[in-house]
Amino acid sequence: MGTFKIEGGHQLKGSIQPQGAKNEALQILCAVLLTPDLVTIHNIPDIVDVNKLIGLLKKLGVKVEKLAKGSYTFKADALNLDYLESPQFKEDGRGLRGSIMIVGPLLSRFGKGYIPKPGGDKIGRRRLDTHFEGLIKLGATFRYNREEQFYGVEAKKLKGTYMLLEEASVTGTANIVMAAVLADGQTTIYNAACEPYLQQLCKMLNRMGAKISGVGSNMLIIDGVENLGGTDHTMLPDMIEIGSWIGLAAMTKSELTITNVSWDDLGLIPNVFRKLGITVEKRGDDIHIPAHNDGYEIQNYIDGSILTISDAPWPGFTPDLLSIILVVATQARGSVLIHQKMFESRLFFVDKLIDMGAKIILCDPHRATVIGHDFKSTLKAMTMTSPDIRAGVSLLIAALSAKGTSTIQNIEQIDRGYENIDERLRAIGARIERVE
Ligand SMILES: CC(=O)N[C@H]1[C@@H](OP(=O)(O)OP(=O)(O)OC[C@H]2O[C@@H](n3ccc(=O)[nH]c3=O)[C@H](O)[C@@H]2O)O[C@H](CO)[C@@H](O)[C@@H]1O
Ligand SMILES: C=C(OP(=O)(O)O)C(=O)O
Repeated sequence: MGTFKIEGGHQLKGSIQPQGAKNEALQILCAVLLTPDLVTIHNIPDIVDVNKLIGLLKKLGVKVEKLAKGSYTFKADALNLDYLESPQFKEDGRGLRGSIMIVGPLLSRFGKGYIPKPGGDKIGRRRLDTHFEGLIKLGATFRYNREEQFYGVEAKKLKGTYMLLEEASVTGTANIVMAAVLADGQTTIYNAACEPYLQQLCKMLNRMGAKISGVGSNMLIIDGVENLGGTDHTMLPDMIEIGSWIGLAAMTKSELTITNVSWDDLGLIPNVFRKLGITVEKRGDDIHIPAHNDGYEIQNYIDGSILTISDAPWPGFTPDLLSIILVVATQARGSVLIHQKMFESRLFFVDKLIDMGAKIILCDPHRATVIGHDFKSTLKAMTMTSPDIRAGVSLLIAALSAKGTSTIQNIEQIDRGYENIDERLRAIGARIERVE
């Protein structure tokens, strides 16, 4: 189990370039299965989940070549579909959440898609019903082996149809889109998720020859085509990393510039941090956070009532940043209610922040009230374990703001989604060591 040792209480300074987006990468990599032609992808983050997926694609027979750091070519012209029925696949597929998105492309191009219950963060129930209900609507037959938790769909040829998704599932929409692009006729997906990741996927598929309209909205209309060709694609910067660095800057009173953030794709993220009283300056395509030496003050609503920050499907505020918002609020001036609507086990990490001296009331599994210290009391250094990727980074931010030396165990969770985080943080002055 890897561990970070962190000496907190120091201001950081400098600029940091966000990595390519993890959750976009997982969709885009699965899309290479849709064509026998060459697909070139740039700005792929070097993180555990992405590398696991690339490893899985290789075992499926995809030819992968590294061109440079973050740039690879993929060619899925001779796949080894027997791998899908091997014990090894059952192990590999479980290793991450993103593997679920190989099902749609395999089903539409080869007539069958299998997957063991995928992994990812243990942050509450994470059902796959939306994925499979959509694929069944397109004409697939569905099997589920409860004992092995193994899912399978098969179809000779998918047929376009109208569907209204029960929920705007991100990976579910990606899976259904990748199935529908090669189906016969027209598919309409209403209540589709529309995150920038999905917009990027749809734009890439259109460059490959797909006919998708409504990109960026919650109604996608897809006219099926016979086949798709190769393309070049560049990943957006990771908006969750960008939000993490905004929080880090505020909480450590540091002046930081986050470079090339693709402002137009950040949605509500800058404004939600502003509601906590943090100055988020737009400088060209960079974000500049000045040192908050006098702290930051949470804004109330117009009527004076306490601010609530909650998650919602895009263009609402992403659930993946609520843990960061929560930790940053522990040093704000004022109080805020954090409402994590989507996941039921994502707030339990607050017990560690409470042990560090933060004033938080966990009202129920979905809601926590934070009463900020306004830096009048610093958090205490601690030994803690990272329960999931975003809680892990939140604890890391707390440790960097705390006085003394903290230890964070189980940092594999953080490495799952943040590239070389210790080295990049050291470059802006953080005192962090990987000790195992
Ligand atoms: C690999 C990947 O891309 N993972 C992301 C993806 O996961 P993933 O695609 O697995 O998440 P989903 O969008 O399917 O759903 C997330 C959770 O929100 C609930 N839900 C969803 C939509 C809705 O309208 N109402 C609702 O309650 C679902 O029941 C589920 O519990 O999207 C999540 C939601 O942004 C992010 O946290 C994950 O980081
Ligand atoms: C929940 C997350 O990831 P995953 O869906 O891969 O578990 C995340 O990126 O915050």
